[in-house]
Amino acid sequence: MNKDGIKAGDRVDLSELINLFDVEKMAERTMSKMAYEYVASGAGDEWTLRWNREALDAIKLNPTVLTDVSKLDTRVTLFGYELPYPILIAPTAYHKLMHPEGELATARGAGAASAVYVVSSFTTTPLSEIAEVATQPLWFQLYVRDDRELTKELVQEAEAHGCRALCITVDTVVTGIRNREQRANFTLPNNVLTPHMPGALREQKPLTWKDIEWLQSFARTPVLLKGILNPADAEKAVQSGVSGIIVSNHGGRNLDTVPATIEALPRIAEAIDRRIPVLMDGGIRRGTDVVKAISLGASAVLVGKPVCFGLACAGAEGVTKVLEILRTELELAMALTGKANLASLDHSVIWR
Ligand SMILES: Cc1cc2nc3c(=O)[nH]c(=O)nc-3n(C[C@H](O)[C@H](O)[C@H](O)COP(=O)(O)O)c2cc1C
Ligand SMILES: CC(C)CC(=O)C(=O)O
Repeated sequence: MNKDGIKAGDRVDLSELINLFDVEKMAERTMSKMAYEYVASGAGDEWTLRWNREALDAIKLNPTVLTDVSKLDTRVTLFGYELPYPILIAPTAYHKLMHPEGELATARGAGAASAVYVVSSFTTTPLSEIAEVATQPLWFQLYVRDDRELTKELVQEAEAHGCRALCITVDTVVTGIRNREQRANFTLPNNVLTPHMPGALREQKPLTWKDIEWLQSFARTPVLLKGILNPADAEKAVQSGVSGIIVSNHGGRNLDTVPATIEALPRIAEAIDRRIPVLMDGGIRRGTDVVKAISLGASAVLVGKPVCFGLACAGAEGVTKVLEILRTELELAMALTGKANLASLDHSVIWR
């Protein structure tokens, strides 16, 4: 129970949650200090964490009027599968820290909102159980373990449970310096286990392009690299044969002072030149943010912290609410921008 007398898992009045910032405020009241700090904080002095938002806010939109937007189409096809709208749940660890139902609630919430849920390697619920309740596609986020045989088994397990894509996180050879997390004495409670990653994340310093080759030699699902910021790495990713990349700075949680993802995105999109899909995450909180990301070259975006906060506020319903708010805002932003489908969102939508 926290200072407001609300405890994690208590239901909150969903009608109070008008936008994603409300969700965070409400979550702060329901979560333990330690859990909130774990989710909300960034690395170092949190420059990148702030820049993710500030850079999105600083971009102005250039609307077109008198176009027919009576039939909005937000569908996008990724790796042969059609999504009704281009917003996915980013992989985040430890959902039982946020809500007693943990990843099961996330999967149910994603299902109700027709969204893809990218399950973290650090799930606190076994994949088998998540797969049982999921009604929408799951993807799997992979942290490559020291033991490559166990890594291979984990990939195969994820595929056996129906995960349709594999996102290999490449920006976390070590985790960032997270001072707020340290100050809040972040430790995982004894009853919160990570069945697919026993023990903490060990350093992944030997992870190289050779491992990406190796992973692709047996992966049966599309492989994406999550955590690309450098256009030269984007080119190497294409050369390595992966199916997609996620432009990400890990939500500002790893290397502080790297640029906002929305700033890196256009350069990476230019380097990739539509050869493979480019996804993006980091600071997406408004429908207009999604419009900006798609206009600057993303095929779809992922949201991390807002989903954790929605989960903390109201379990599955909170997760659904976050996605529905963002989806509705995206539709309104497209209508007001004068663009009826995602294909028509391009650089002309950005005010120069
Ligand atoms: C609480 C939390 C846990 C995370 N855990 C993981 C993880 O296990 N694996 C991973 O690749 N990224 C992880 N991330 C990063 C997210 O996948 C994503 O890149 C980031 O949160 C996007 O930015 P946003 O939170 O501003 O939407 C985590 C982020 C948060 C906030
Ligand atoms: C267990 C952590 C390494 C999960 C993570 O990626 C994060 O907290 O950002």
